[in-house]
Amino acid sequence: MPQPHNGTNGHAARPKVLIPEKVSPDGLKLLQASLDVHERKGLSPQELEEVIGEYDALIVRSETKVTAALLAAGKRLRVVARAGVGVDNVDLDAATKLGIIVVNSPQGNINAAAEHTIALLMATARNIDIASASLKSGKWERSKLVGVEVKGKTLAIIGLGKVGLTVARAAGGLGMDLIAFDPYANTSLAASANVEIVSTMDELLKQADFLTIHTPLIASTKGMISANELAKMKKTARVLNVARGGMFDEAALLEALEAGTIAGAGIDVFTCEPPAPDDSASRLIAHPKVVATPHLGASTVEAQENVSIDVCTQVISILSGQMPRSAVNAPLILPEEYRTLSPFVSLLEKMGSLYTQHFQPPSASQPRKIFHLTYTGALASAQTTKPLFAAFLKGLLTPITSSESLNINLVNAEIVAKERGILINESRSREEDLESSSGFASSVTLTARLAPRSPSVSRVPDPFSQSKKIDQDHTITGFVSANTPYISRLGRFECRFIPSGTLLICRNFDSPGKIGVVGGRLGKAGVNIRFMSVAPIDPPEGAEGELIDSDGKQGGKNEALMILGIAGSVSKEVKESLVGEDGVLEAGVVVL
Ligand SMILES: NC(=O)c1ccc[n+]([C@@H]2O[C@H](COP(=O)([O-])OP(=O)(O)OC[C@H]3O[C@@H](n4cnc5c(N)ncnc54)[C@H](O)[C@@H]3O)[C@@H](O)[C@H]2O)c1
Ligand SMILES: O=C(O)[C@H](O)COP(=O)(O)O
Repeated sequence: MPQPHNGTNGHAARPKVLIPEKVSPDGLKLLQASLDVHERKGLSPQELEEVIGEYDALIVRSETKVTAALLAAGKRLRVVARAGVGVDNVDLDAATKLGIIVVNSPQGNINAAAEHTIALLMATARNIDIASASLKSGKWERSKLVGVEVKGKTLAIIGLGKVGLTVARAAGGLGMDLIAFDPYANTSLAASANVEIVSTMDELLKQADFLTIHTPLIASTKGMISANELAKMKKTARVLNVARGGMFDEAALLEALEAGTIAGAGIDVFTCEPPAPDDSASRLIAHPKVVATPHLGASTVEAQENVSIDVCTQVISILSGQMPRSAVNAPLILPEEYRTLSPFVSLLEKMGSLYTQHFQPPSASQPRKIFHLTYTGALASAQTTKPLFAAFLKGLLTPITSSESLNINLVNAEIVAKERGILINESRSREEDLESSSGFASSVTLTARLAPRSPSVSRVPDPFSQSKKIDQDHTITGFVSANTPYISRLGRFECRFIPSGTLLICRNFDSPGKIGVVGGRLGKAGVNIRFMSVAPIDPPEGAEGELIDSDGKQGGKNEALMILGIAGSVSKEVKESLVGEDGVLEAGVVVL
């Protein structure tokens, strides 16, 4: 169930979804159970930018241009769903940077697009379009409208992916010979569909009686068929485009049709949709050798039902904090894997936040920016640890960043870490019986290292740094038991507490009476204690004299950590009053 958030009147508001295009109601019904669904067709780009700030999710087809500016205006946006395959109308880089998940429906309309290609193939072969128009205008023109058969002809396919292969199988059924150019094609699937893969585009162009293109619109495919390529084809060849406008040079195709060097074209998609009245696309559409449709490849009842249900289900998953099935800009994580990882996601976020709040940087100019996460036990076999990486980074930055500017998730975690100069190394250890895991099947250990000083800051090695232990690593270990996260090591101290709520963490000499001192002062200040956990430490073997901890603070020979769960807050004065002659060396509050 999608998580409600607080509305302006303090009541929990249902997440809102904006749908500015026609999307089949089958999926929208699913949304309505838990979300506020707003279908608002006909908004101009500017109007869209004005309203997008209210929405948590946006569902589009190919008409809406999801630009960087629109995404930036969508302050609450968590997901953009494309009810179809092509995401060339979505600025994926901008969405990724902003941590907005983009999903699509990679399978839902494949058959529809392939059938439409076959429809245009037959229409161009048999002059269906012009014959129908002629007949409707009262004429009976038989000899002028003689077509060609497709049986025994060569269908040349550029892009043998999902649509390309489906077209190939159908065209094979019509008795066509099949060749394809696709450097990344699955050769065994091609062979099973009787498609011969040719190694150069030239070879393909020369042999084609019909040419059909089924690649995505990307830099390498834009303008891929221009005057040069058309000139290499047979005069009798016909070309088809049910993929994306912009892959054919429309002006060059128009010229070739007019010159009679290409016999016909079936076109469903255009560089600019709808085409401007006087551009090459409009003149192509008007040309008698062209059969054209207004981007109808996916427009079947069945395909629209499929894509709508597919993306709406994914929107619900994302707004409920789960993984989508087909994220375009996020790593694929199987639902069962995500379920296994999810208690650790919470643990890692708490560990990151605890780290930032509990450990002070040794100096403002040298914050710790190198972190090592070691996953042990069953967690070491996880397919992916990306959600853990993202959760840790989020926890690390949340206490020091305003909540509006912090949107870290699976999608943008690596980019954000890089932008902030934070290095998070991950490693896996399959040792089941680590002391720190407290006997639990999986644990995570965080070690924070100082970033190496730049040579310009200090070229002379500090002879005392080792003995003072100032550069000592900071360590936190956590584990999960019965879906609850626990911390089992904090710095030098073995402990066990649930990282949740407001915690007062005191470091003190391990001698009688300290609990009474702290409890008494909190009681006097009216602060309620919910729970308490004490973590003693023995001095490390061979240690002599006093210990100086990783923050450079002096301690006794035997110290302990006292962790108190607090109801409410602890004022600065109360906190300061705890530290002093009674053996409490340090007191800090963390909110987790
Ligand atoms: N008209 C419509 O309504 C409609 C409907 C569905 C899909 N589409 C479009 O159809 C196209 C194909 O969709 P799909 O789902 O089959 O995609 P896909 O990713 O499954 O397949 C694309 C294929 O193109 C190949 N390819 C990439 N670059 C290439 C290059 N430079 N040269 C040759 N091959 C190259 C890839 O290797 C891949 O096999 C997309 O552009 C999609 O947007 C249009
Ligand atoms: O990429 C796609 O899925 C098709 O081009 C369909 O686009 P449409 O949803 O706008 O019909």
